[in-house]
Formats: sequence, structure tokens, C-alpha cells
Amino acid sequence: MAIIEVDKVRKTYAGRHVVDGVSFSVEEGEIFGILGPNGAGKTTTVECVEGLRIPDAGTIKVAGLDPVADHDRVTRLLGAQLQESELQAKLTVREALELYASFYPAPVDWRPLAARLGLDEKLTTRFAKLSGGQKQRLFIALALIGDPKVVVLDELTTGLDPRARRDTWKLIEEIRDGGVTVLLVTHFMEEAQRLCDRIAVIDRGKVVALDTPAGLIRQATGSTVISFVPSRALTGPDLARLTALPGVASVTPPDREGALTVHGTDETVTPFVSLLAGLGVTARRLRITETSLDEAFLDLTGQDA
Ligand SMILES: Nc1ncnc2c1ncn2[C@@H]1O[C@H](COP(=O)(O)OP(=O)(O)OP(=O)(O)O)[C@@H](O)[C@H]1O
Repeated sequence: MAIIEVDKVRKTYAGRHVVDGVSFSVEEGEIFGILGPNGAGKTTTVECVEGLRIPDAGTIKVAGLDPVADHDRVTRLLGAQLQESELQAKLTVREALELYASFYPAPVDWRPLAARLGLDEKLTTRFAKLSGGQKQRLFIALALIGDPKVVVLDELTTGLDPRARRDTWKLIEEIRDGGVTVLLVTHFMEEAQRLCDRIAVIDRGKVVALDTPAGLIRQATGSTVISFVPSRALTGPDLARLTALPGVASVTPPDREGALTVHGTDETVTPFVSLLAGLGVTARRLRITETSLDEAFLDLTGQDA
């Protein structure tokens, strides 16, 4: 069942459609990623879902409610960690948790929540003295304190070291496993690939692809990558036949070690083997792999994340 439904949403600033007809729905219990380059419209989109911005066109429903017209009820259902959140420097972790708990009619007990997030030994520490990772964990705790059905996490791991980022990923999975739907904004491929059940790729205000991470990779042209060192140099006509094989998107010239790379599809592999056999060429150091989500993203958006 869809818990968030975004339908043809548009937001315009100074005549520019920064969100331009975005539609997607998020199923209950999934981690849904919004992935896109800087300025693609990700934050604007999720802030419309949170009812913090009002779309110029289109509709949004969170558990069947309109985030603007039913703002109070949506706020109780939806926990948000905002991008670049800040708290007052002198507020302690305990004070922040108590303060945020007071905003909700039925908050969870913050003590076990703090313990789960590894904050129980930091309760008397002031916000300004927390490390980046501890601040992020506090923001996750604050997003969960109202016992939400959905939590929105925007660029949660930006600025964290690889260890803290991995710890945060584990936490996000635990949140999902606890039955909370997660809407995750990110521009980290590894994060999206590791965590998300499905991903909407947003580019210049539009959804350019929406699929599972594996599905996005399959959608990218040249998603099957064959690399090999031919036992003899391939001639121009040989290369032309290689390029003409079914599904081939590109053939990269030999690297320093003489390895050629063919970007194709699953349908490329068998004809590739037959072609080499027909040419009497052996493929040394043959590797057949899938392209990374990184490369799929480049292909889908035509730019780097
Ligand atoms: N209040 C505003 N007034 C004018 N322009 C805005 C406003 N908010 C956002 N924009 C513009 O809309 C575009 C999309 O911004 P948004 O923050 O949604 O992108 P994003 O995908 O979240 O980017 P990032 O990854 O850099 O956070 C940007 O070009 C931004 O400058």
C-alpha cells in the first residue's frame, strides 16, 4: 500500500520549474531513495511532501492526507530530519530530546531511543560539543521521537567519515525493520545502492528513472561490461564486428595493459564469445561484470552526482 503519493508536482521559482511534474509513490515499509545531482530539486520535492513548501501544481498525499491542508495530522505521522539541521549550541542531548518529545501528543520514550542510537552516554553533552556523527544520530532520534510512520532523511550522511556513514546506514535499516517507511534523499551512489528498495532518480526537476537499484543498472545502456585482453591485436574490421554485436553501446580502446572494454547487455555475451572463436582470438583476463550504479546514474542523467 502506498503511504506517500506524489502526483505531477510542480514548484516554480522565478519562472523556473525546479520541480517539474514529479510523480512517485512510496510503499509502506520500504526505504525509498531520491537520488540526483546538486540542485536537481530533491529537497524541494521532499519539503513539499513534508508540507513545508506548497506546490504550484499537482497533489501529494501522506497516508491519504494533504500535507498542507492537514498539516498537523501529517506532522504527527511524519518525522523529518532536515538538511543542515542545527540546534541551539548550549542545548544538551537530554534537553533536545525532552523538548522535541513535548511537541508530540504520543511521543516514544526517549530513553530507549537514545540508547538505541548510542546517545545514552551523551545525554548531558551540549549540542555544540557533539561530533558530526553524534549530531546526525541525535537528528535521527529527534525525527523518530514522535513515533512516526514515515521518516524523511535529507542528506543524512553528508560530512560523515566512512565509519560513521556505515553506522548510520545500519541505523536506517533498523528503522525500516521496525516498520517505519523511510524517504531518503541522497547523492551518494553507494548509500542508495546499499539501502534503498527503490530509487527515483531526479534530474533538473524531473524523474528520469524509477526502479530498484538493480533495475536502474539494467536500464543503463551498456550495463554489462566485458573486459578482456585479446591474444592478438584486433584489426579495424574486427573492431567493427565487435561494435556491431547485439546490445553493444561502446567499445573502449585498449588500455595500457592491452585490455579492451565492451559495454553491452546480457545479449552481447554469447555472440561475443562466438565472434572471438570465429576470429581465432583467445580472450585473456576475461571479466564480465555489471556496471555500477554510479555509471548507470551518469548514463541516466548525463552528468556526475
Ligand atoms: N526558496 C527558493 N527560492 C528560489 N530558488 C530556490 C528556492 N529553493 C530552491 N531553489 C532552487 O531550486 C533548485 C533545486 O533546489 P533543491 O534544494 O531542491 O535541490 P537539491 O536537489 O536538493 O540539491 P542539493 O543536492 O544541492 O541539496 C536549485 O536551483 C535552487 O537554487
